[in-house]
Amino acid sequence: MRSSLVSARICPLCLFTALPRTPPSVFRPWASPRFYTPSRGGGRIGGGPRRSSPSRMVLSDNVSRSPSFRDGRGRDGEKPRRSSPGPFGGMNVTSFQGRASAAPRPTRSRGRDGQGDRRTKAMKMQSSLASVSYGHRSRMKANISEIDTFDKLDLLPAVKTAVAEEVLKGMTDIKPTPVQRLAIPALLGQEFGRRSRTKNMPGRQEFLLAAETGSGKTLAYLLPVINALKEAEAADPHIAKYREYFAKQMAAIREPGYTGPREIDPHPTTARPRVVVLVPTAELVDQVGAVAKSLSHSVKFKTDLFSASVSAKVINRNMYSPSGIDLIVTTPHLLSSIAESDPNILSRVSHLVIDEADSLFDRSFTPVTTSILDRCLPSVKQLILCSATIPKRLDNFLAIQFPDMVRITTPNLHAIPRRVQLGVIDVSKDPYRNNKNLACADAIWSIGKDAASHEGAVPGEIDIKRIMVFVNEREKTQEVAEYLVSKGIDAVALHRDTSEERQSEMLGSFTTTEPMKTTSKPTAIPGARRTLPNTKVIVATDLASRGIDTLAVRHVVLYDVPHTTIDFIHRLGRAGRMGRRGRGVVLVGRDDRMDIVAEVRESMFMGQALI
Ligand SMILES: Nc1ncnc2c1ncn2[C@@H]1O[C@H](COP(=O)(O)OP(=O)(O)OP(=O)(O)O)[C@@H](O)[C@H]1O
Repeated sequence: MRSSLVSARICPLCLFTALPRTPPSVFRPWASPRFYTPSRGGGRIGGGPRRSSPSRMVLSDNVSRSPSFRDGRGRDGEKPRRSSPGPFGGMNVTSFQGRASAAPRPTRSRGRDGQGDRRTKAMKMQSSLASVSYGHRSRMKANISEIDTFDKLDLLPAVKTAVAEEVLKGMTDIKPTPVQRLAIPALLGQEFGRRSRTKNMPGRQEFLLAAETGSGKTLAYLLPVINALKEAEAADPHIAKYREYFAKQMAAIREPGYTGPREIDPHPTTARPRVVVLVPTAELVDQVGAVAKSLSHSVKFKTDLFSASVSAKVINRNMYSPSGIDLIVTTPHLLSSIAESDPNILSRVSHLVIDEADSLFDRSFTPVTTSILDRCLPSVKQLILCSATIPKRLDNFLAIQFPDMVRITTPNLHAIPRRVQLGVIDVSKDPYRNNKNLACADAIWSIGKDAASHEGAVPGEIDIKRIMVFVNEREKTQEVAEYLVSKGIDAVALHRDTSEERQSEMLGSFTTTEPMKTTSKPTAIPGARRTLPNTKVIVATDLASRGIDTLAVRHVVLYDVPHTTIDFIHRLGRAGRMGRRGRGVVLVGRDDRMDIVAEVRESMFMGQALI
C-alpha cells in the first residue's frame, strides 16, 4: 500500500512529487476524538472539565456556531435555516448532505472523477466533523467585502494614524485583512452580520477569533482593545482629576524657591493594568509587545512586556511605576506569579486577550490560564480568545464555560492555503535508508542551491533563504541542528538552552521583511567539508515557534510527520504568511503514517479544511 502511495524516490532538485490523490480509507488513531469530555454544570472555570483519557488534539468542526445553535434551534429558539451547498459547499464538508439518490455532479473543486465524494465518505468514516454552513460562510464573506479600508472602521483617528504610520509603515494601499474586517467592527460594537450591535450588550462580552495563520489576528484584537482603552481613559473622572493634580504639582515644583514635597502621587493605573494579553512564549511576548509598543507611540498609552528574560526587579519597577500602566503582554506563568504577590494587580482588568488560545488551554497551560481568568473575570468587559486552530477539546470547553461567546471565524478556517505546496520525501528508500538527518540536509542543500542559481540584482550577490525545520520532540532539535551544521548549513536549534543572543539574532532574521543578501563566497563552518552560503535554518518544535511571524520564510521542512492536523496547520503556517507563497517538504520514514500525509495533501489540493 505504501509503495503505491509514495510515487517514487524524490529527486533532491525536485522535491515536490505528486502523490496519487485517492485518500486511503484507513483507521486514523491520531484523529480519533479522544479529547476530554467536560462535565456538565461547569462551576468555577479552573475546576470544571474532567478529562476522560489522554487527549490527542482534534480540530473542531463547529467553531463558527454558538452552542445554543447546535441543538437544532437558533438563539431565539427558531429553526435554523437549511444550509445549501453553494460555492463553498465543498469546504469543510465531512458528512454527506445531499439526498442519497442525487448523482454526484463533477465540479472543478471536486475533480472530474467524483473523487470529492469518495473523499467525503472517507472523511466521514474517520471523523465526526460537521460542516460550517454555506450560510455562515457567505454571511462572513459579505461582511468582509463591505469594509475595504481602515478609514471605514469606527476607530479613533490616532489609532488609524498609528496603523498607517507605525505598524504597517512603508506599505502602500493598506487594507484590513478578512479577520480584521470581521473582528474589529464586532469588538467595537459596530453592526456585525445578522447580530445586533455588541456595544450595548449588557455584562461581559466574549469573543472567539478563529482565522488562518498569518492572517493578521494580532491587529484584529489589539486595535479595538486599544481604542476601548483610550475611550475609557477619556471618560474616567479619576484620570481627569489626576491630570489636573499632576499639572499643578509639576508647575509648583518648577517654581523657583519651591520647598514643598517633590514626590508625585502614583497614577490611578499604577499596578492596575486595564488590558492583559496572554501568549504562550517569551518570543511571542516580544512580538506582540513590539506591535503594541509601536501603536503606543501615536496613541499614547503605557505598555509593558513581561517575560522570563525580564528581571523581577524591572517587572516590579514597571508595574509600580508612578506614571501608571495600561497594557501588559506576558506569559500566564509569569503573570500568575506576579499576581500571587499582589492579588489586586488583576482587579481592574477590563480587556483580557488569550492569544494562541488552543495552546493556552491545553493540558500544560490550562490550570494557570484559568487561574488568571478567574481573577480577571469579575472586572472584565471583553474576553477575547484568538487562535488559528480550534481543537474540539477547546470547542467543548468554551461551549460549556462561555455558551454565549460570539464566534468570529473566517471562511477558510482550518484550510492550508493553496499558495502553500507540500512535497514528500520517502526516507525509507535509497539513498536515505531511513536516515532522516541526511534527507533533511539534502533537502536544504537543494533549496539553497536552487536559490543560488538565481543571483540577486548585484552580480555576485544572492538572497539568503530562511528555512524552518520542525521536529516533534524538543530533545531532537539540538541533534538535528548539530547534524545540519556538520553538513555546512548555518542552523540553530530553538530551545531553552540556546543562547538568547543567538536565538534572537536568528529569529530576527526570520521575521524581518527586509531582503537579506550575501556574496556567494561562503564563510567556512569548522568541521564541514563544504558550506552552503545562502541559507539560514532554525530547527524547532512548533510550540517554540507558535505564532512567530516568520514573514521571511518560504520553505518549511517537516522532519517528523506531525502528530495532528493542528500541528500541520501551525508548522506549514510559518511559510506563506500574509498572502505570500510557501513550500513545505515532509520527510516520511518507515514508521511514519504516509496515509496521513496523503490526506493532508489531498485537502490542501482541494482547498478544503483539514479535519
Ligand atoms: N492589514 C494588513 N495589511 C498588511 N499586512 C498586515 C495587515 N495586518 C497585519 N499584517 C501583517 O501580517 C503579518 C501577520 O500578522 P499576525 O502575526 O497578526 O498573524 P496571525 O494571524 O496572528 O498569525 P498566527 O496564527 O501564525 O499567529 C504581520 O507581519 C503583520 O504586520
